[in-house]
Amino acid sequence: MAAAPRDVPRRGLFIGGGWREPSLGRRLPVVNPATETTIGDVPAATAEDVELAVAAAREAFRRDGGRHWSCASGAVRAKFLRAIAAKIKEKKSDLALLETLDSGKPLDEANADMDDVAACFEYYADLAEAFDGKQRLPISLPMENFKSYALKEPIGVVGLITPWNYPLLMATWKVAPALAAGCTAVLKPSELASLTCLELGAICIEIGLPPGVLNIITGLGPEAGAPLASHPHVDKVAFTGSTETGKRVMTAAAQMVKPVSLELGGKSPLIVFDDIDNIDNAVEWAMFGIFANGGQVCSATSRILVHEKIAKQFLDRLVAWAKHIKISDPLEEGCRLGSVVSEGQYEKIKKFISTARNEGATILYGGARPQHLRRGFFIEPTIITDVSTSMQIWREEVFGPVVCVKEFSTESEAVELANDTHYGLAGGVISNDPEICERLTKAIQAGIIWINCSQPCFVQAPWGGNKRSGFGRELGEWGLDNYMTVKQVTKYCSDEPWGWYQPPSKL
Ligand SMILES: NC(=O)c1ccc[n+]([C@@H]2O[C@H](COP(=O)([O-])OP(=O)(O)OC[C@H]3O[C@@H](n4cnc5c(N)ncnc54)[C@H](O)[C@@H]3O)[C@@H](O)[C@H]2O)c1
Ligand SMILES: C[N+](C)(C)CCCC=O
Repeated sequence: MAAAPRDVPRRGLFIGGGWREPSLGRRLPVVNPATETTIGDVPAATAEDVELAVAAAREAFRRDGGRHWSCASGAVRAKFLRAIAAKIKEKKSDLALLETLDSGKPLDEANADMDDVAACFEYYADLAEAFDGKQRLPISLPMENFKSYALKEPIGVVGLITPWNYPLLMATWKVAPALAAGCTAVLKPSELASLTCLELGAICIEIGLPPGVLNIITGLGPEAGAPLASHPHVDKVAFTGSTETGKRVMTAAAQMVKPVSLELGGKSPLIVFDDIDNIDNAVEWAMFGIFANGGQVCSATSRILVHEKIAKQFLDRLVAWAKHIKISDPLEEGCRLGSVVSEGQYEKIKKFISTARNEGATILYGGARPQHLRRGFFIEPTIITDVSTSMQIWREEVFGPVVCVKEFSTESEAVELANDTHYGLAGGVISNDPEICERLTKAIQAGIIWINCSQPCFVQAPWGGNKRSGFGRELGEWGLDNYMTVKQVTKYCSDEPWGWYQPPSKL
């Protein structure tokens, strides 16, 4: 049974531990993409609000000399992170429902996202605690009259700018490590899906997070994101989104030599070899790699390369499985493909499909609105063949349930095709031969390699890309380092004079 939609809470901007109306009083409508109805609105922050949010974060960073947050022990911060995780678990079904209403993703996926959100806060609570014991580790030096150690310190006030595809999860991948590190933060979620991020503000109030430690400002990219990225009192910007916006963020930050980390787009390959025992297992991973979350996944394996010997069989099975996907209102039980996030995204995906057709590719399956769904931004799972490497569908990120499939005959051809992209986020290999898997793990130019699967993601393991997919790593211990700066501390431990200069005459 579908869950009954609830009222969408009306929230302000979350600044300094409380709600504030946006300075210009403007709000943005929230549209449920599965029904095309307006279900609420969110505040539209502008530069004036960014000013207030950054000031609140700065004040929280310095309050009482940092004793209560930035210089407090990791154990102190861990308590707050665990309290947030507990609240996420308690409110899981409400949050998942809001996420689905806001983004169109199947409710089962939104529920899994909330589990991941809670797990991420818990994981960084553990790291914050463990961190206390790892500080000031001595560095071995070649001179015994000096002692040295490295002190890791929070980088300061951080600006966190996030996308709409996993709204609360992508925010959490930044908020949890930033807070664990002792930073204070201003989060700017995507204007296309901000509801659950605002609910995180409500949770911060409930658990008594010190005011200003986390501030959440919703609004448009150029109006709220741009002033945050260029703000002189923001010490670092962590951005997830498109490569085009990533370039703008990096340009703005460069003016102040401000560090950035960028998690950007992808056009990841999945290479299927002919030595596999079970073609359906491969097909299911291929499906998960492109149709989960409606293909709106940065790491989606949107280019399948299949060995020519099994290509026909693989494609037949892929189409058969794709026909079986339940496409429905995302609140319906068993839904596996909901709507895409917005009308704009829907139109963009349809344009990609028509351009592929016009360029000579074959739409083997899908490519249109499902006939049984008259409203909502739904697109069938779409499989495209007869693709050449100059086509747009091969080169550009669609961010929808659209996969292109190409055959290869040799391993080296597969590697060349896999790397024939400006992106470098992820890649997958499906083969029974461990040596092939090992060789391709090294040969594929990407930050994440999946072997005999696609898309599994664990908070303990590093996440991020190369090439135009960005740089820096989230998750795991690498995620914490994103929000730390390293200070070298060196002490002279001898009573002897240094002896470089001659002392002045005592006469
Ligand atoms: N690598 C990853 O881990 C990862 C994860 C999720 C999504 N993504 C990528 O995100 C993209 C989809 O997300 P999107 O459409 O929300 O991306 P987007 O670039 O349009 O927006 C991302 C965020 O940037 C803000 N923004 C827009 N213009 C800005 C500006 N001038 N200055 C500062 N901020 C600005 C937006 O408001 C939003 O909050 C895809 O390309 C996808 O691959 C990457
Ligand atoms: C691994 N997940 C959960 C699919 C998240 C991917 C993040 C990028 O879109």
